[in-house]
Amino acid sequence: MNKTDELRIAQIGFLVTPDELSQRYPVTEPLAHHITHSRQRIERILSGKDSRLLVIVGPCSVHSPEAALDYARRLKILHDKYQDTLEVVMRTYFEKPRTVIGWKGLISDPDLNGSCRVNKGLEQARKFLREVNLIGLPAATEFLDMVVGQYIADLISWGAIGARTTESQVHREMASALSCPVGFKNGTDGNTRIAIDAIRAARASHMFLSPDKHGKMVVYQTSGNPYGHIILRGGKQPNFYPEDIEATTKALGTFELPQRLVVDFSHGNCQKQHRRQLDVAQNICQQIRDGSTAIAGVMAESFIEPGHQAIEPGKPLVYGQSITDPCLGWDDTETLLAMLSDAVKHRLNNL
Ligand SMILES: O=C[C@H](O)[C@H](O)COP(=O)(O)O
Ligand SMILES: C=C(OP(=O)(O)O)C(=O)O
Repeated sequence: MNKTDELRIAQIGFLVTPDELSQRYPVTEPLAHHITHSRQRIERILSGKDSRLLVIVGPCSVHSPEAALDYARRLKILHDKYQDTLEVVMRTYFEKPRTVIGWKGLISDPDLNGSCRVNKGLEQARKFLREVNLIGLPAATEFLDMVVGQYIADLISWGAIGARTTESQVHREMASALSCPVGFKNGTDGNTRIAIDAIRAARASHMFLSPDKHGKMVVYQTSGNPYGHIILRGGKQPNFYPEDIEATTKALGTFELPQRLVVDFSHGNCQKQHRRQLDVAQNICQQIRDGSTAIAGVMAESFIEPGHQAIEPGKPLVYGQSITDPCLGWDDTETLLAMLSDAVKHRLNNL
């Protein structure tokens, strides 16, 4: 018989189920306590009940769990040091949306060579996330694939929908189901309206189709996520200036949404020049000092070594340096968090 589907499938492989992986790497009672309380602290900041600043910081992507855990241990020291002013959450990004093509993250290609050993990638990501939470840090990630969340979402305290997918209906449906607060980036061209529409869509109840934890196809009805918020990441132009923040809060107000937002120092706001994140941070610190109550959180891309590197066959990678977007190095990260904490101290003293 003439086959009429799967004509362009080169290979099919079996995947471990989410349930099997979570039995291997369980969320124990102390971990569940840490994650639940981290999410609640983030929710309080987003709803303006806590005037500290949410700071989502870490590598653009995790490619070496060893180096990223080294980073996590350093970050935990700063997390504790600044806990009166900052809620520090580590970026633990395993899925990368590409403008065209490129390495798509640890889950799809853990060996960084196109071999795409997804079972290994899923296991490494879950194991790594467990370790980050055991260190005592809350974890943040971007949810890109519609199924991957089933393997890791119980270990995530803050989620993002990226600039390339904020307008997508299925991503909004997924966000409406997630148990953590979810930030929506503005579009890559700078369109903020799509993120506001996404917040509104994700607050509603939806039906969506997905495999369950045992790999069986089910239809979920969601109850809606009340903790959606916009992330200003810049576009053709940066959008972190006071006038951008004012325009965005006004638009949020039109829809009776909380007038609180997150500013991404990286991406379109630093035009992918990593040290410019510090300039953006300086501007945001001034806005906080000047009394802005709209800035609930910030995001920065940082790792151990500054900049980024290309994957070249046969050439060893520099330890602790990004293989996707350029990141601030560790010294600049320390400076950044000290700066943010100082500005927030000022805001707290003036309440
Ligand atoms: O944050 C990461 C990148 O900005 C995003 O994945 C797009 O990367 P690319 O333009 O290099 O594909
Ligand atoms: C891909 C990312 O950002 P954006 O969606 O804003 O490009 C990211 O934060 O890793």
